[in-house]
Amino acid sequence: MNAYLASVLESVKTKHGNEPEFVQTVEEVLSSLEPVIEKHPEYEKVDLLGRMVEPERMFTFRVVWCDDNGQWHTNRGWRCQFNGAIGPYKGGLRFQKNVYEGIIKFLGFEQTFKNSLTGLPIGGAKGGSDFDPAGKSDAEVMRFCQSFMTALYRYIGPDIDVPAGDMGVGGREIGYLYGQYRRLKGVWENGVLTGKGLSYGGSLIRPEATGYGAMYYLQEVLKHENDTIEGKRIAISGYGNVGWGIMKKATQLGAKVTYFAGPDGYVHDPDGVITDEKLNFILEMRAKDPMHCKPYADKFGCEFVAGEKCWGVKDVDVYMPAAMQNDVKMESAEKIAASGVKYYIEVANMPTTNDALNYLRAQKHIIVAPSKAVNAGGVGVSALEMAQNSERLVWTAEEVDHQLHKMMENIHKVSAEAAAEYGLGYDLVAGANIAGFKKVAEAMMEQGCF
Ligand SMILES: NC(=O)C1=CN([C@@H]2O[C@H](COP(=O)(O)OP(=O)(O)OC[C@H]3O[C@@H](n4cnc5c(N)ncnc54)[C@H](OP(=O)(O)O)[C@@H]3O)[C@@H](O)[C@H]2O)C=CC1
Ligand SMILES: O=C(O)CCC(=O)C(=O)O
Repeated sequence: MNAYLASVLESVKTKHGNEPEFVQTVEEVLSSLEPVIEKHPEYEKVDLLGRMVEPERMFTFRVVWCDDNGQWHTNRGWRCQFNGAIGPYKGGLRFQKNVYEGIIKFLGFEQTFKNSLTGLPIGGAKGGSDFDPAGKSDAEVMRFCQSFMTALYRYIGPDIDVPAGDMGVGGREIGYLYGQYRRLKGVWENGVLTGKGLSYGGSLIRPEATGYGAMYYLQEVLKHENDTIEGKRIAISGYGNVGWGIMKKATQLGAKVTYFAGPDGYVHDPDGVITDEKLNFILEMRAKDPMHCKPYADKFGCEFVAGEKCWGVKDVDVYMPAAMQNDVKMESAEKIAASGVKYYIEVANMPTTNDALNYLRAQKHIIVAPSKAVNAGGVGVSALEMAQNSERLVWTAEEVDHQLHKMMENIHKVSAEAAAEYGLGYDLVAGANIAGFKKVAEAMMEQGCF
């Protein structure tokens, strides 16, 4: 690593020693940028990288809410407006017990490059809370969301910062958050949030977009390898919003998800999760009994392996981790490599530890695709939702899906081209980092130093 990159990384490690996920993502991105920094010595003079690893703004707030028994609780909320050089801050909200500043910061940093890859004018942000939605009633979730938005509404807006969903935040939460925003502001500004319900400005295909986009990206990789999607068997982790989209699109394209893993173990369904009955059962199962996927195996008579992940199973063609960060560590990466599978397509944000990712990238028989490119269809369609809200029109599902498809083709293309430009072959990880970085870097350079 060149001296400037090394000094930026060292400084991040010193300042953020207690935020390992943030250090991890910075290290992963910077490790791809050496040839770009060598080509642009002017970046060091204005400390472009030092500025890029520092959020423009990040704030913490108190969120107080009352449970159904009249007991009051105090949670913490965060919003990290990481980089607004190419558009209004944009990124999801995560409600999960283990959320803390380091998680929000890592996600905001990733979001900056991902949003740039979409080709649309959106800056990077992320937010969330350590509130645990599991087991909460609707009324409790509503009161929590209202309190969260009361603390946040002054600092967001359709041209300022546009939150959306992420883990633990879906259509229900976005509805409660928007209701409170409207109540407090007294204006119809539905472009302030995306992932909304269709009755008040949501976009068709947004719920499916991340999973559909991931499958479109996979198709591009397969095309590059003169391979096809038909008949491919896929192993995923996570069967939430993103996993659901993957399962649906895989079926439409003639592939099938035959393994899926959850917090309690993994399910093997050799027939694939291909029917509406199975997909609907998963939705019901999550709503009733989060953290468990065993009920699926009981209902459909398939194998369930408790306490294990499906990384390393041999009878699949593609692995797609789609649950959470650092799901695939070195031990799993070794099993994946030994399984002989060719395609490792990251979908969740940073699902692979850096050592495991580098190990997989070094395997000649494996193609690794990075999450910030693969999952960018979600935020991409969020940006299309913003466009529809601005023009007060509703696009058809076909139109949105068509644009999503084109976007994913382009993300794959610019990533592959960026890697080739710097003599890195078909390195989609480095290519996505470089392509995402270039646009943000150019915008920051042209806007002066601050
Ligand atoms: N939603 C979106 O549009 C986008 C999401 N992403 C990323 O994709 C990933 C998944 O997000 P999303 O589907 O929205 O989230 P959801 O909350 O809808 O689903 C998360 C899934 O992961 C499972 N899970 C939770 N903890 C574990 C664990 N310890 N081991 C295995 N599985 C676990 C959950 O199981 P259970 O239901 O049983 O709790 C659930 O099936 C995240 O990394 C997110 O940041 C990225 C881009 C956009
Ligand atoms: O749709 C959005 O704005 C954000 C999606 C998201 O959180 C992500 O891409 O990780």
